[in-house]
Amino acid sequence: FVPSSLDGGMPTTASRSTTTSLHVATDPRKTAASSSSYPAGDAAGGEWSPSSWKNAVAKQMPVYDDPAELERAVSTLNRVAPLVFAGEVRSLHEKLARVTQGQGFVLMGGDCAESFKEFHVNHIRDTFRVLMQMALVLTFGSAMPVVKIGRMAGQFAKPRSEPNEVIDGVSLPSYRGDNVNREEFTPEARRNNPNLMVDAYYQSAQTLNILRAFSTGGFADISRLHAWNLDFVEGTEESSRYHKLAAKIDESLRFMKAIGIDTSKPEFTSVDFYTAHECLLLPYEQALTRQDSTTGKWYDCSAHMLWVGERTRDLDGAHLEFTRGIGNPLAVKVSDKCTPEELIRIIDTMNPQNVPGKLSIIVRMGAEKLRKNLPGLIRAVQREGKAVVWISDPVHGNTRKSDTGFKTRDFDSIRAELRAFFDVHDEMGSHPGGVHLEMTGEDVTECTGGVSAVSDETLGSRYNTACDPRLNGSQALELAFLIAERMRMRTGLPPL
Ligand SMILES: O=C[C@H](O)[C@H](O)COP(=O)(O)O
Ligand SMILES: C=C(OP(=O)(O)O)C(=O)O
Ligand SMILES: [Mn+2]
Repeated sequence: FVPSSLDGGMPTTASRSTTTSLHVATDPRKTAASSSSYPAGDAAGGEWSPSSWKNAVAKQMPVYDDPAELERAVSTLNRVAPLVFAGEVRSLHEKLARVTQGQGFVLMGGDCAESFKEFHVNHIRDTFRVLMQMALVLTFGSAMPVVKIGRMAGQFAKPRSEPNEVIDGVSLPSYRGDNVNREEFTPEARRNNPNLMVDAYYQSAQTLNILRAFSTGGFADISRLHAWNLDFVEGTEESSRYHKLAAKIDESLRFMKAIGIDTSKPEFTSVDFYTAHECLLLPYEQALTRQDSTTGKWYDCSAHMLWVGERTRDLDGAHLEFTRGIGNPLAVKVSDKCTPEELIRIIDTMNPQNVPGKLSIIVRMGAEKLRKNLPGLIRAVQREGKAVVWISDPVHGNTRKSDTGFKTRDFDSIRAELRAFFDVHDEMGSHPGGVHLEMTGEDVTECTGGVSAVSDETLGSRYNTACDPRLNGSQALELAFLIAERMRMRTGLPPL
C-alpha cells in the first residue's frame, strides 16, 4: 500500500520501493511547458507552475547563445520517459519520514560530477559496491535501517566559484558539468551546448537501468556480502575489519535460517536504492517534471530526491521557486553563512506544511564552524517544531589546494567534521540523520590521508575527477566504520 499523498502528515504504512506505481504521466502534453528564456523577476509566493522559476533570478545557470537550439533540446526532453516513478519517490519519502523520528540513517554518496568519459558499467558497479559495504557496516553497527541514495544517474551540473577560468592569460568560461559544456580548455568545448542535456539524460537512463539491475537482480543479495569487498582494498586493515564484520553477519544469517526465517525473501536478496542530484540546471529539471495522474501532483522525474546547493539557495531565487512545487523529497545544503532565521524561512518555503521526510538539511561548513554554528540552527528548528533530517556533508567545507596544485581534501579534516556533527547532535539531543559524501568505489588518489595514505606527492597518480576530489573506496569504508561506532555509542551498544 502506498498512500496517494503524503501531504496529510506522517505516513503510517511501510512499503518496499519495488511496489512501484507507474502513474506518472508520459504524455508530452502533460509535461512541463518548454521555453527558451528565463528573465529575472519576482516569483516567490505566487502561483507555482513547472516554469514559474523563470520569473525569479536563476544563479549559476548557463546562458545559451542559440534559443532555437535550446528549444529543440528541451522539447526532446519533454518527450523522454521519466527516469523515476511517483511510487518510488513516495517510498523514499516514507523512509525519510522515519529518519526524522530517529529511526534510520541516510547514506548518500557518489561522484562530485558524473562525466561522459568515466561512464562505464564497472564504474557504477564499484560505487554501488562500496555503498553496499558501507550500508552493511552502518546497518549492523547502528542497528538501524539505512536509506541508500546515490549521487548518480543525473549528478552532472556544477555551480562554480568563478565564471571564467584563466590559463596562461587565456580566459574561457568555466567548465560547468558534462550536461552544460565540456572540460577541454577550448572555446568550442566551453560553449554551453543544450544538446548535452539530452546526452546526459540518456546516460542517466543507462545508469539507472544498471542500478536497478544491481539492486534487485542478485548482486545486492546479502549472502554475497564478502563479494562486495573491493579488490584494491583486500589485504588492508579496512578489508580485514570488513571481513570480520561480514563473518559476524554470516553467523547471524545462519542463525536466522536455523530458526526458520526464509533468507531468500526480497528483504535479504535486494535493496531499495534511490538517486539524487543537485537541482541546478532548471531547463532540464523542468522538462523532466511530470504530473502524477492519480494525485495530480508534480514530480521531478529526473531523480527520487533533489537538493538545492549552498550557492543557489536564495529565498527569492529560481531554485527554491522550482523545488517548492515538486512532490519529491528535497534537501538544501547549508554552510556557516546560513543564519537560523534564514534556515527557518528556507524550511517554510521548501516544506510549508512541515511534512516529515520532505526536507533534509545537509550541513557542510568544516569542523570548527560547525561546532560554532550548528547548535543555533538545531535550536531554531527545535523551537519552531520543524521536522527535518540532519545530514552531514563533511567534504565540501574542507577543500584545499595542495602544494602540488591539486584541489584536494584531507581525510583528517573530513573525520573531524563528522565527529563535530555527532558531538553537536549528542549535546542538542537531536538525531544525526545521515551522511553525504563525494566518493567512488575506485582506487583514485584525490583526497589525502586515511589508511590508504594518499599524500600531496601521490595525488597525481590517479586523479580522475571531473570536479571535486572524491574519497576512494577504502577511505569511504573507513568513514563508514567511524560513523557506525558513533551510532553504536549513542544507542549504548559496545564497540564493533
Ligand atoms: O561541487 C561543488 C562545487 O561545484 C565546486 O566545489 C566548485 O568548485 P570551484 O570552487 O572549483 O568552482
Ligand atoms: C556543489 C555542491 O555542494 P555545495 O552546494 O554544498 O557547495 C556539491 O554537492 O557538489
Ligand atoms: Mn562537489
